[in-house]
Amino acid sequence: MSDGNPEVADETEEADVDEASPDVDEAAADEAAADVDTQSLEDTGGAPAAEPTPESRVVARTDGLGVRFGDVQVLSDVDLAVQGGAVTAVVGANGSGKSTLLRALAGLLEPTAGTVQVVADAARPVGFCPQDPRFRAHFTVDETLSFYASLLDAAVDVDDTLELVGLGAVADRRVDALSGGMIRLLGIAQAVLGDPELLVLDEPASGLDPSLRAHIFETLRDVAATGPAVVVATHHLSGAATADRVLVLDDGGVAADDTPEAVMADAGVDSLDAAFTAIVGDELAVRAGTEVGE
Ligand SMILES: Nc1ncnc2c1ncn2[C@@H]1O[C@H](COP(=O)(O)OP(=O)(O)OP(=O)(O)O)[C@@H](O)[C@H]1O
Repeated sequence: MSDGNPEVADETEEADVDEASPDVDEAAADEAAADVDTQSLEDTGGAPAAEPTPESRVVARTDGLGVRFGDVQVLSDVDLAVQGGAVTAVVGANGSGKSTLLRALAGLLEPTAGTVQVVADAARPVGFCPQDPRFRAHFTVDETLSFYASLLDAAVDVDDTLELVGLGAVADRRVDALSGGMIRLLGIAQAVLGDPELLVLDEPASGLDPSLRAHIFETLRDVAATGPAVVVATHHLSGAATADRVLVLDDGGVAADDTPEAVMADAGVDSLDAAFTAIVGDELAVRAGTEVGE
């Protein structure tokens, strides 16, 4: 639990303005909506399109996605098709570009190359939970979520959402009295509000105890089963192993993109931990991107 240190509370409030303020989240949804290509994402190249099943519905796609910060190339030529009704786990070493990819998918970051397309036929196209969610310190959990709900053009049951993430018992507690894990759960609750078509979560299980972590991955599977595409960056490979697909980022690109079973089989191992090491290596260093000329 937080120690109620006013400095912490102040920092939280200040950061709220810059980072996870409702404005930022709204911007994510708006930008993502603006990115929507009116073309079908099921482009078949002229052939008659088969009726998409929930499993085959592409909700987000990247084509030749590249992101460069100054002279550091972080992602290059990333081609992805993110399916509705499925959880896609994005894994990779520290600095491999997971957050960068997620922010580009959510419309929070303009790619320096390629395109991102997201379908937008839901009241809320994109829900995003940042790696370090922050909220106004003096709001209660219920007030925080109700505030986000009031920004949505959709009927939302705040109590149901709090129960979904396991925060029902602390609905009346102030944000500055929440533990780190509870704040993360509040971030997840904020992201799932309004049933977004694309749900993007950056390390939602980080800092949670094993049972809550398992609950979060289970909840994400339940949410995906109702239709949306769920994309989750994580370092918890046991959680990633429960996803429908695992995307391994390495060297600025996609090193593997398949079912967990296929990723393990291709690597000739029987755990996702071992597959990760086989694909990414066990170098004890962060990935710093590739230096390129300006
Ligand atoms: N705004 C920025 N300006 C410059 N470099 C950036 C910026 N954002 C990210 N980077 C760099 O991009 C690379 C990828 O960062 P990113 O946060 O996407 O990695 P990650 O895989 O999410 O890492 P982690 O697992 O440690 O959270 C890193 O080398 C990081 O330093």
